Amino acid sequence: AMASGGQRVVLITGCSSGIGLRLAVLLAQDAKKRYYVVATMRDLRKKGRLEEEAGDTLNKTLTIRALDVCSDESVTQCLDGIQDRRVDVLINNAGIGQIGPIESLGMPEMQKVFETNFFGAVRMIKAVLPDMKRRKSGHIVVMSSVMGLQGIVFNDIYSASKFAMEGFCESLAVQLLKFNINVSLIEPGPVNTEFEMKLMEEVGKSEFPGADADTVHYFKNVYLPASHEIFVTLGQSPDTVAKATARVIEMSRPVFRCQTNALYTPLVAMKYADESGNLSVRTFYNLLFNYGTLFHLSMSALRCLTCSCFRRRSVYPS
Ligand SMILES: NC(=O)C1=CN([C@@H]2O[C@H](COP(=O)(O)OP(=O)(O)OC[C@H]3O[C@@H](n4cnc5c(N)ncnc54)[C@H](OP(=O)(O)O)[C@@H]3O)[C@@H](O)[C@H]2O)C=CC1
Ligand SMILES: CC1=C(/C=C/C(C)=C/C=C/C(C)=C/C=O)C(C)(C)CCC1
Repeated sequence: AMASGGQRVVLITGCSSGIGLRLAVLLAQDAKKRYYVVATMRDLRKKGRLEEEAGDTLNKTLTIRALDVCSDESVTQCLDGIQDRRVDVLINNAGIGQIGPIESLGMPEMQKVFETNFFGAVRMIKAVLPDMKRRKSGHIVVMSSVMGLQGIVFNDIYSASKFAMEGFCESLAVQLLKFNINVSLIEPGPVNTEFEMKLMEEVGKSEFPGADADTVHYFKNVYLPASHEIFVTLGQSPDTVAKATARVIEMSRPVFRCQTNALYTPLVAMKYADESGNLSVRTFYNLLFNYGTLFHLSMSALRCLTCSCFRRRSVYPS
């Protein structure tokens, strides 16, 4: 199978589960067959779920290939296997999370987060750029996060890796516009994928060496329950994020940024509302440490501020 005339070749990283898998299937099932999806994953032994969900699009509008974003050889091999090495839309989705007190995290584990989330995407972009520039067309999409705009407690390294991606893309987007290449950052809040489970598995294994008892207490008994509640109450489905991403790919003039969860917009906006930064730091402090009544009240106030009925009323008065 290969792309037919007029089809856009979309390469997605990290398609073994979660957002990448949903997006690959969604684009492959496009009613107008506008996309030829190269759905990649680092370990092909995990391709079963994607094959199943792809159904009859498999080997028609979707092909599964091996790609580890941390390996030069793997990236080269994958691109060499694509007709004319042509990628019209690159979706950098592969990523890993990391939570916990930094005192108990090793430097190699922290570097692994940057190697995957930041340098992995940089490696991919470097690899497709010469061809996109020659053809004067292309779209580079990055699965960032609201944590690329606003740090969240105990997510220090993960958040930094997404901030790094945001800074990188802001810089690159200006140059690339000269070549008619668009860059877009997708910024979801929590999404119900394997992501949270993988984090909890890591946390379960750790004895938090090097971290003091108070910090471990705040992490385990304050942060973890609050974070879990946020995933349960405000978490989006990978399908919602996939659909938002598909809309961005379809745009004739793609947006540079797309927050998928309106509930986070006011949280992120705080830093621009008070340039001293104290509003952000103190609000997050109160939300976390006055968890309980205040936490629940604040979260429902936020929900009320941003819920769609309110916006419908204010934007389209009846
Ligand atoms: N879930 C969430 O709450 C949010 C997630 N995001 C971002 O969305 C993206 C997708 O995450 P999500 O779907 O939620 O999580 P999942 O854990 O379900 O999926 C992550 C995918 O990335 C892959 N991956 C990890 N390392 C590599 C690598 N070196 N090379 C290739 N693939 C790799 C995983 O493959 P494998 O199975 O082999 O490990 C898996 O396919 C990430 O960038 C994440 O940071 C953003 C906001 C919120
Ligand atoms: C909003 C908020 C919290 C947690 C937010 C979380 C857990 C967000 C997760 C986002 C993810 C997983 C993004 C992935 O890229 C706290 C600190 C519990 C309390 C204060 C308010």
